[in-house]
Amino acid sequence: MTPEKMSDATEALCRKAPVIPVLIVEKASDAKPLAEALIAGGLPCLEVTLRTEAALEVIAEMAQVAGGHVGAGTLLTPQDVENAKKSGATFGVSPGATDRILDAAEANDLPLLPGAATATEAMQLLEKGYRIQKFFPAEANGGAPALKALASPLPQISFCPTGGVSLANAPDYLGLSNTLCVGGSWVAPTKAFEAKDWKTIENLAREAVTRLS
Ligand SMILES: O=C(O)C(=O)C[C@H](O)[C@H](O)COP(=O)(O)O
Repeated sequence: MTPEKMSDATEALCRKAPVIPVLIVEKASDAKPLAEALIAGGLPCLEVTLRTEAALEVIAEMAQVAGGHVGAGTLLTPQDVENAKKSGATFGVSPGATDRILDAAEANDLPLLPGAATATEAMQLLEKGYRIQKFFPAEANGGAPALKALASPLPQISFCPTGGVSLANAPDYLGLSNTLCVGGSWVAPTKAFEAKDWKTIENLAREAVTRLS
């Protein structure tokens, strides 16, 4: 799949809801109820970070839940890309972008949302055909004012800012011309997981949709 086609796919995903939940899931048994809660709350695109042993199994479980689009986050190696695709991920997210990751995503037909933190990184990705990118780490990198500053010279790139984004600061990003949606972990807090409090997670998702749409 070409980077241009990937960008069409990632743009469509980013336009489905204002937030892509970033998920760190330790237990595969939590996968289905968690995905069901987030989807019921109105957030269908889910990013499962490959930061736990269970992550690939979690992706496989979540991929079976109706109405969702499950992606793999924290893609760091070509093997991660291959594993994500095999587990049923339909998109990938990476904190940055290396040639090896980009090549692997193209070879595996996995639409990739690659990370950029500077104008140069964003331009390098644009040269390759990636017009939809993740702005990471968003808050530490200057937040909404920094992203706004990129819109003027680079209006053809749209972003999903992620990293330090919350319900409180998400509107600052979502009001920018170059932001499609935001990524964030706040909709699935560890405490709620531990208590298997899926209702709270569904409510956090619904609150995000209501306040940010
Ligand atoms: O590893 C990746 O591919 C990621 O997507 C990293 C995430 O962007 C951050 O972990 C989001 O973290 P919060 O600041 O808790 O919302």
